[in-house]
Order: sequence, then C-alpha cells, then structure tokens
Amino acid sequence: MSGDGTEAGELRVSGLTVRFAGLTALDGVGFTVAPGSVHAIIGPNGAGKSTCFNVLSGVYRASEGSVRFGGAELTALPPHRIAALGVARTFQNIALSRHLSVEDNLMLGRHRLTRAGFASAGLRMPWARGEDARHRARVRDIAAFVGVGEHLAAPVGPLSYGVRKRVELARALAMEPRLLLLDEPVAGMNGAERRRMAEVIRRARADLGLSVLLVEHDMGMVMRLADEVTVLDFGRRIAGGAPAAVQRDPAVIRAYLGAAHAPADAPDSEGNP
Ligand SMILES: Nc1ncnc2c1ncn2[C@@H]1O[C@H](COP(=O)(O)OP(=O)(O)OP(=O)(O)O)[C@@H](O)[C@H]1O
Repeated sequence: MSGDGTEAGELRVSGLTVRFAGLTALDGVGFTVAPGSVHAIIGPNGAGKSTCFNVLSGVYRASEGSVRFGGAELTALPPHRIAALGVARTFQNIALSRHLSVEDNLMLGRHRLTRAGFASAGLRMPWARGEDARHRARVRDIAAFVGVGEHLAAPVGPLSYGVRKRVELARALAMEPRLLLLDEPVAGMNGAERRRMAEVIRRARADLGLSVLLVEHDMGMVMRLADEVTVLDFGRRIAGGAPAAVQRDPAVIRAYLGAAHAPADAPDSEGNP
C-alpha cells in the first residue's frame, strides 16, 4: 500500500470530469485497474473512451477528479513524466516512424531509459557503446516476445498492418512499463491477426506481470481477455464488473451492445468462439 491507500501498481480513477467548451466528454467517471489485471473500457462512439486515455497519458487535462498510480497523482503531470512512472500507451492510429527500422523504433521507445542519449552515443563514448548494446539486446528480446523479431532490420512503413500494430505494442513494452494503455489494439485487423495480438496481450500480463487497460470495440476480444469491464455512455460510467455480468446488464445492452450481443457467447468478428 502506498501512502494514499492505493496498492502498488494499482490505477485508481475517481470523479474524472473533462469539459470542452460546452461539452462534458467525461462526467465523474471512476474505476480501478487492479495490479496485474486486464481492464477494458467499452462504450459507443463519442462515449469518452479516448478522452479518458488522453487524460491518463497526460495529453488532456482533467477539469475535475483524480487519477492515482503507484502513489502519484497523474492529472497534474505532462506525458513524459507519466511515462517515466511506468505508464506506456499505444494509439488508435499507429504512431511509429515509418522510415526507421523496427529496431530503431523500439530504441526510441527506450530513450528515456538510456543514460547516454543520442548525442553521446553519436560521440562513440565507450560507456555509451556498452549501454547501447545492452539496450539493443533487450529490444531484440522484446521484438521476439511480440513475434516481430524477424522484422528487426526492416523499415516499418512497408510491413503489414497487423505486424505494425505489434511493433507499436513492442515499442510500448520497450519503455518497461507497469501499466499498458492500449487504444483499440485489434481495430482493422483480420481474425488471425486479432488472435495473435490477443495472445501477446495475455502473455504481457502473465509473463511480464503488467496491468493492461484497453479500449476496444471487438466484444469477443474484450470478453476473452478482460478481467473487468467499465462501460461509458455519454461520458458517464453506466456499468462495470466482470465481462459476463456487464454483457447481461440491460443498461449496457440498451446503450451499446444491442440485442445481437446478448447473451454472451462472445464470438469474435469472424464468428470464432
Ligand atoms: N479535443 C476535443 N475538443 C472538443 N471535443 C472533444 C475533444 N476530444 C473529444 N471531444 C468530444 O468528446 C466526446 C467524447 O469523445 P471521445 O473521442 O473521447 O469518445 P470515444 O468514446 O473515444 O469515441 P470513439 O469510439 O468514436 O473513439 C465527443 O463528443 C467528442 O466529440
């Protein structure tokens, strides 16, 4: 337990409100991501999911409320300070440097962990070379972990969409986070790519002990991966709990899932159970 009552590695969001001019995008939202768990945020378009991620990663400022992680209040911090506390993020639209190799994109993800930085590495200081080699070894391990090891030397641009999404996840992992924020990790993927990504996320939790908070519209994926689900609608939290219970909740069915998704057999987008 830290001084504020949150468990180490726990993310606790309370009373989170974000207003843009006349619009309340988030209205008093609260939820907790338990350490080492997978927590999904779902809800219809415009419900406030991305806004929530943007506050958690320091891109947007909260109008009211609190986000605590590992004893720190995140709402007052800029993105790089939040990242330094162990919170890494991927984006709805892939945000990688297309002309750089997979390896160099992952090294960029690691930059805050390097003592040398790129200037002294460029000066070829012996200690900087040693540090560079250690980081490159770790980057190779991470690339293998997400299944992109064979593409390390390739520029990112021409790689398939599914591979680029996994490279983006690898870059987040290269930051050695404790909490991963994944914004629609399987959007636009085919069934095989989705299953592969789901497996990587499952292993990130099981093997690396990370907590994962994800926004995702693929309900099959959410039901199979998440320990807990928070449902937003018009900026409010309308339900939360275990996936099966949330999927049966009449308010959730009304607002988001519709009759087609209830009750839960949780097929994925290609009808696979
Ligand atoms: N920077 C901004 N300025 C003004 N309004 C914004 C801004 N960002 C989001 N909004 C508004 O806040 C509301 C919530 O948007 P948000 O993108 O968080 O929803 P979402 O649940 O992520 O939707 P989607 O599933 O379509 O990505 C929407 O009405 C949106 O138009």
